[in-house]
Amino acid sequence: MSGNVSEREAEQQRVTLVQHIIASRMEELAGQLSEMREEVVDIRKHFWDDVTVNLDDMIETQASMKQQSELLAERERGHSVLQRQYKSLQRLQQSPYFGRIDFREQGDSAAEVIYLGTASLLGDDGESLLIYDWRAPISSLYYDYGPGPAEYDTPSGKIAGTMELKRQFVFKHGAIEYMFDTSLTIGDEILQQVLAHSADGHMKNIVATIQRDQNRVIREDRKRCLIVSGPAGSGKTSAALQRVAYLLYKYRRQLTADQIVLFSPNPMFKKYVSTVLPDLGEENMQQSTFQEYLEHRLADRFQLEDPFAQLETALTGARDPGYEARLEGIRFKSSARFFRMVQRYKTSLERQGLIFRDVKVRGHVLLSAKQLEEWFYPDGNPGGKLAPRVAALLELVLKEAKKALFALRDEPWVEEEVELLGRDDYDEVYRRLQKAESKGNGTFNERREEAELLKELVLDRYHRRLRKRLKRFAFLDFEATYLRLFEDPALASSLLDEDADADGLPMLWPEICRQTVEKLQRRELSQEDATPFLYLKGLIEGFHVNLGIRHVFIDEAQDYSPFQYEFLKQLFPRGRMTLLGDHNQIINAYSAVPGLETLTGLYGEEETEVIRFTKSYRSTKPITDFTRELLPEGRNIEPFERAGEKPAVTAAADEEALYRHMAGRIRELKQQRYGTIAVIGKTAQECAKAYESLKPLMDENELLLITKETDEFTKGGVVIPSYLAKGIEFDAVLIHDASQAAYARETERQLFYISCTRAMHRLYLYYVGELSPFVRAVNPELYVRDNASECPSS
Ligand SMILES: Nc1ncnc2c1ncn2[C@@H]1O[C@H](COP(=O)(O)OP(=O)(O)OP(=O)(O)O)[C@@H](O)[C@H]1O
Repeated sequence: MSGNVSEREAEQQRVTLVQHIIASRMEELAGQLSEMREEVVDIRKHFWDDVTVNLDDMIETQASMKQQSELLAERERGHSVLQRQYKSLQRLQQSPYFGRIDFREQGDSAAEVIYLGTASLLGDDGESLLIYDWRAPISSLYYDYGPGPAEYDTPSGKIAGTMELKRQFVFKHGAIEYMFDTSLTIGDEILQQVLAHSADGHMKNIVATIQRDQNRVIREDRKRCLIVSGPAGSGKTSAALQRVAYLLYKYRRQLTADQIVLFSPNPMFKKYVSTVLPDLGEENMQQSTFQEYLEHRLADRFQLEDPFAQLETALTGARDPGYEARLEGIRFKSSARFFRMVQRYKTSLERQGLIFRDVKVRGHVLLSAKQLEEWFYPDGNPGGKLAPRVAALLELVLKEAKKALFALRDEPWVEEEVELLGRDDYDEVYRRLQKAESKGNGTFNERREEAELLKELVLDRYHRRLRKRLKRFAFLDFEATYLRLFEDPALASSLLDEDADADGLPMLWPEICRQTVEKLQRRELSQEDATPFLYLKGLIEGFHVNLGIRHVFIDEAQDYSPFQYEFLKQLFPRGRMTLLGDHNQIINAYSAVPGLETLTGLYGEEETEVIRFTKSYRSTKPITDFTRELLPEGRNIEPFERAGEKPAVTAAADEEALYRHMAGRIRELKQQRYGTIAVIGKTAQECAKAYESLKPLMDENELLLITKETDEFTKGGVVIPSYLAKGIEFDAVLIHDASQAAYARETERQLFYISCTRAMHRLYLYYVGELSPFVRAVNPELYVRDNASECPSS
């Protein structure tokens, strides 16, 4: 801590002065805001008074209305800009800045003193900056260097010099609470304090303590694709969110929050991170889950399985018939091999094999599937890309189907439907007749014409509906075309690449095929089939594209399959990618997901930057020392030096003893003021059981069961499945079942690691029977053992 008392006084005087300036700006703004608000209300109230309504001149009326609307919109915009400025000052008032650097540029005789905060603040002279925004180019020095030689990038090149001082502040009620001068990159003292805080169900911004590697992630903007890998708790999500804020600041003239999308692992995570950007004075980016996108595209045709249901089946269905084949199917269909197979299938479809449907209306075949096939694959078919040919076929089909439909005008059902037409329809026909007559058709037979026009009206309606269906490619049978891969073993084998796929098809291929066909016929789509199906559909009909999105962030990137990546690449052709992941936290443990580094292939090495984090900040050192031993290469993970208790492993004689002990511990933790406490089970099934057993031992509403439908949690105790706990954190974690029966298979290791690494301050593991081999392999000095009959009890 900076020991110099007069220095501290000087800093306090400065901050008091800055706060005065902030307060007087806020007062000024409040006045402007209320004036502007009144003006807006007034314009709304008297909108029509000021519009010139001229019934004889609609153009004049419209112009006057437009002018009035524009005036209103302009004032509303002005109001929201002022409101933003006001909120930003409000934030600065609480904590005006968090850091100071004195930087002397090469060639200058004196250092410039720079204070960093969440927004910039101009002095009364309108030139000097009392506070620099943390995202300004010069602010980078604070995150990248300690005192000594330092440099930073500006749009016009590098600026080098010497950092003569680096200081950190923590304010409480406007007064300096702590003040540290650091020689390290960022002093650990403040970080220690920040990390010692209790969790409250929402993520916090980290701008005051961003670490050097994290700063690289935040500011990198040269490459098309940025891949960030790092262990649990290393700040990947945090860095990503500050990166969004940085991009919105740097490109504020070109980029808006709705041009950025973050793909999150589940709906609860969406809420968990939703406070960070508003906290930094920025609007939230769009958020979605991949499943939401799949549902948007497929839910009207299929009953779609979600990834958690798939995982639950994989984890709990070992005794179900067909289980092994299902697992092998999941693995294969998420693999790069299957991806290549589908790519080759597309090439073969250019020559033959696309399956068409008859174009029908009321049982009449307007165009037969055979006819469509002949058009698409004419004799001597030259091949060529599918999507443009399908688009050309669509045009032809639209034209020919219309002709064929209107040729049905004398069918009895057309007459019958004419009888059912209403008054408005007759009026419409009458208008058409008048029009025809006014054109002066000499041989006009009104009665006959009327009958014909009425039929046309009926057929018009059929045509409109038909056109809509055809434009959605209803003449193509995507399901049957996809299913051919599973119905024709010779085709599947022929699509394997002989070199790379020397292994051939999976061992249980016939059973995988049977399951796939059966499900699709029931109009159910498994999670592992959803993206390949949509991808094949995209290859055939052309991919849907979203040109508005400029940045795509994918958190938990290790859980996406090659199909999903290719898909996202196609969907966002103008989007830059930021992929954040940890290969040790794959929840889709049964899928063959390649390592994150292989994703460099997506845009090529030239266009990709890979940044690796190694330090883990979330947990205390004793917890990270323990959790990293759960992984074969965990030694590479660097714990952050923060003291705490060792994890405790509790053996219970039976379930009753276990739950009694657990309930007592939760109560004890609450008394110690730990705000968020999670009992983590491997599966939803296990959690439901834990919840039912613990509930009677707790006070009412003391415990909440989290399911995949839960989209928010606040403070308190929760029971949560491992895969939903992913990405979030709790003050204390109790592993519900750390026995060998629950966690022994390699595929369960990562779920176990994810569960344990959710703990910030305390970690407890419970078991009945035999302890998991993953824990048995940990150095016993890294945890304490106790017995459920000894410790907390109800
Ligand atoms: N530089 C930092 N300053 C303060 N807190 C930090 C910093 N970096 C990370 N943290 C804290 O560490 C915790 C973990 O961060 P975050 O969730 O971003 O990590 P992650 O790598 O995404 O973790 P996981 O892979 O487990 O989801 C959060 O509480 C975050 O606030």
